[in-house]
Amino acid sequence: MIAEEAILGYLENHDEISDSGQFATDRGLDHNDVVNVIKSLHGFRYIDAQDIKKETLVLTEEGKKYAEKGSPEVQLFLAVPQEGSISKEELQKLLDPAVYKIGCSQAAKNKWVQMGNQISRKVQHVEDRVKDLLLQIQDGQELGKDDNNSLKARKLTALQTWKGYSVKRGPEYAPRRRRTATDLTREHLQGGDWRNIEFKEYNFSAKGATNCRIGVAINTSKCNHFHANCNTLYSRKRSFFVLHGNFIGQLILNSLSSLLAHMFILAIATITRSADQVKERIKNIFRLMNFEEMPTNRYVESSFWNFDALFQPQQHPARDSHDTFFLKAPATTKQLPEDYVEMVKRVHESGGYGSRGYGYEWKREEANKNLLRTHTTAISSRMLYALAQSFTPKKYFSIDRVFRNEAVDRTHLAEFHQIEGLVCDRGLTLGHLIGVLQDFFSRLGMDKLKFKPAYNPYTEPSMEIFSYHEGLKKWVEIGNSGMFRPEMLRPMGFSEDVNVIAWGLSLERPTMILYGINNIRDLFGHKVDLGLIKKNPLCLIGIK
Ligand SMILES: N[C@@H](Cc1ccccc1)C(=O)O
Repeated sequence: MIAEEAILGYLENHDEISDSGQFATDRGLDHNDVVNVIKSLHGFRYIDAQDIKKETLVLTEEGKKYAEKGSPEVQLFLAVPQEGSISKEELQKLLDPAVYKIGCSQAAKNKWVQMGNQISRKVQHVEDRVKDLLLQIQDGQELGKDDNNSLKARKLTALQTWKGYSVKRGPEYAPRRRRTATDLTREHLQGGDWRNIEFKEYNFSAKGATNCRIGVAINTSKCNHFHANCNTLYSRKRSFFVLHGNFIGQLILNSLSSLLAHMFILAIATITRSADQVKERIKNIFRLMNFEEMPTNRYVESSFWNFDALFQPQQHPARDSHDTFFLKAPATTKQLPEDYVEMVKRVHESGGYGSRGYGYEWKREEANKNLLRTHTTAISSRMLYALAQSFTPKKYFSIDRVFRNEAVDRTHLAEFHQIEGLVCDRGLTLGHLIGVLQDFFSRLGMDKLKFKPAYNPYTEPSMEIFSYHEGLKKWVEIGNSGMFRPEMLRPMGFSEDVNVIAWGLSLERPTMILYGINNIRDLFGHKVDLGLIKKNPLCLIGIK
């Protein structure tokens, strides 16, 4: 709340927040909180936010050690007695091996010590300039070019990419968030404040449990006992009628005219059924192509299956909280297959199977973190691990919801559906992948496809898939694909001759292309365009 008030309040008198990081620091706010508020306000169009990226200089692990304990040359100098000398062996015992080695060469270069079998001081006093410089960097101060270069050459500093936003007032800007209501109550009507209240958008993604038909909700008004979403959908519908046609609203509210209520039930039921039908259509395409459906029954996944098993390094930007929703409770997973975890750790750290790995220290704590799965490839990694335990050729698919901490705009949502397909067999090639994709998309009515080389941590080669959008008159990226890397497959237990070709795409993008929709928010979330939905219920394809 504090961050939200600060941002909206500031924009009341200023045109722009040029740097969210500086804004947060000046007010003692946590930048992550500020970023989350920016994303949310941007989604509701209170503000317009533009990404900014900056390279900042930070200390490496080695740099941090010297900032605390002093540079190796000074540590070495101080270990040499003021008078007389010390033998190499003795000195070596006093210091950490790396400090000794670097200290010797730097102290000799600075002409501070006389090297030989015996080492002695050449000067009385030295200053730890390296430590001072490192502390200045930690303090956020700028250094001169020469100093920067020398610290960089010694690998004591490194550039880190920092992500933030610049922010301006958006089309729906207001100095405070408007009060929103889910239900239109008798009090609103009596007091007349229904005129000023903003009602929350319809939640078309709400779907009751199978024992809770919308009809039941409307006829009994008791659906909240079964499923809160149904109740919400019901009350939103009421609000809609009142706001969009006072007369009809009065009818429904006062007498609950059963005729109108039933017409509405029918309309909603048709829309929901059509959505399921279209999803079913895609499932059928997969089934006709002999693919089996993978179980998609979890939104919460561990970082391990979502990232580590896929050979995605632990420092990868997708794994930071600006991109991924991490869980607060339960924050970590309890169960991972220990032997396999060990193999994954090894391949990240030092490679194997012809790979050099990433050469960093892999941390179990990172892998244990729970998150909302960011792609359905997390499901594929679990399935493939199980398949590797007793291999037979398989074709799998899944269609379900995934989550990314994205700023919502015309082509991005924070929550969307992914379709994923994979084929696991001996001797597969990129040609097979292209063939399968062309077959799949042409069955969907999309023949205009283009492929572009891409990079994914888990596939090599990788290809982005583009399809032509007639409405936008341009090529739109609809998916991503590739051949899973040996670094992913071999630790699972697959033999060298087994390949996996795979692709993932959002359900919403092809839908936009097929139905000529220009703004993804017309489909889901933000402003649902009822006209569009009425005209073409099939466009609800992406909504459960
Ligand atoms: N997981 C990728 C899609 C993908 C799946 C399988 C192979 C390659 C890419 C994504 O989310 O964009």
